[in-house]
Amino acid sequence: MIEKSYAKVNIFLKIAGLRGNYHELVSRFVKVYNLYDTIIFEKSKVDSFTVIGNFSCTLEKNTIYKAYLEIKRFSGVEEFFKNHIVKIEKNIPEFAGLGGGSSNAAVFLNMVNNYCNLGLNKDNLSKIGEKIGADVPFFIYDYDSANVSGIGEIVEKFDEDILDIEIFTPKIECNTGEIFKIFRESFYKEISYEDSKKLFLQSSKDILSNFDIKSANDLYEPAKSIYPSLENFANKGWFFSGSGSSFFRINNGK
Ligand SMILES: C[C@@](CO)(OP(=O)(O)O)[C@H](O)COP(=O)(O)OP(=O)(O)OC[C@H]1O[C@@H](n2ccc(N)nc2=O)[C@H](O)[C@@H]1O
Ligand SMILES: Nc1ncnc2c1ncn2[C@@H]1O[C@H](COP(=O)(O)OP(=O)(O)O)[C@@H](O)[C@H]1O
Repeated sequence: MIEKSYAKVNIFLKIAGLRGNYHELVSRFVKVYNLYDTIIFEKSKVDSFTVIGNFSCTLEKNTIYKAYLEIKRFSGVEEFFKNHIVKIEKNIPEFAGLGGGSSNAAVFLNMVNNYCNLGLNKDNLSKIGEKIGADVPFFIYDYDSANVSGIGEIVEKFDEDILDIEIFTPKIECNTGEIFKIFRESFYKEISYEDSKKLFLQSSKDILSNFDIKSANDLYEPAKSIYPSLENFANKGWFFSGSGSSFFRINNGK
């Protein structure tokens, strides 16, 4: 059974505070139906956990391997992956602000839960997922749109029409850690609780009709200060996803 591991965009991303070395954020995450990786568990006898796919990182750094290390304690999982390998077709660009690695980890956890009949619920799986990356819980719940807060671990379904999202990813690999660091040093600001509640009530289309690329995403200016060429792609009506480098726009009802 082939599973799709979708990309996400952040319709808006505002920083709400600090939690140790991390930033708390409030953000609308939206699933991108026209951009996904595919994941399949294929029968094959192997001596150790095996992932096959076109990645820029070693197995140890792979979010799927990190997810395996977190879930292998449950009964039957280790045995299962002595008789199956994980095959991924990567289509989501990396370092793109599209959550590719987080999406893969979440879909992997959901698949293992089903294939090995672990009986875990979404909250259990999300608790496991948040150890792997801030965006993993969003992909565990698998909503079309969600209001995300905390460090990504608070995920509330948001009901709105499915959006036709167009993405453009320039060949600039954005370093998320660097961007948060520059934000904290030179661009720090916090959205108020009242303002974040107002944003969470509005549809994604309404929000984007009142925001520009800078006001919609607190990480855009710090990202541009590190990667000035981003400005060449910031065309009217386009917005910036996560820590970048992807730009996106909504095409519904153009
Ligand atoms: C920015 C967001 C928004 O959706 O997504 P992407 O741009 O990656 O798609 C996420 O918060 C990306 O979260 P996550 O995927 O866990 O970030 P990582 O690349 O693992 O984090 C790299 C570094 O960024 C900083 N970081 C990350 C997340 C966060 N909420 N606050 C932070 O300060 C930390 O210093 C962390 O060590
Ligand atoms: N399964 C995976 N898919 C993509 N990138 C991965 C994966 N596992 C680890 N990574 C690493 O995570 C970083 C990019 O993560 P990704 O989620 O694709 O970026 P972003 O969250 O910025 O869209 C790169 O260092 C990449 O090597």
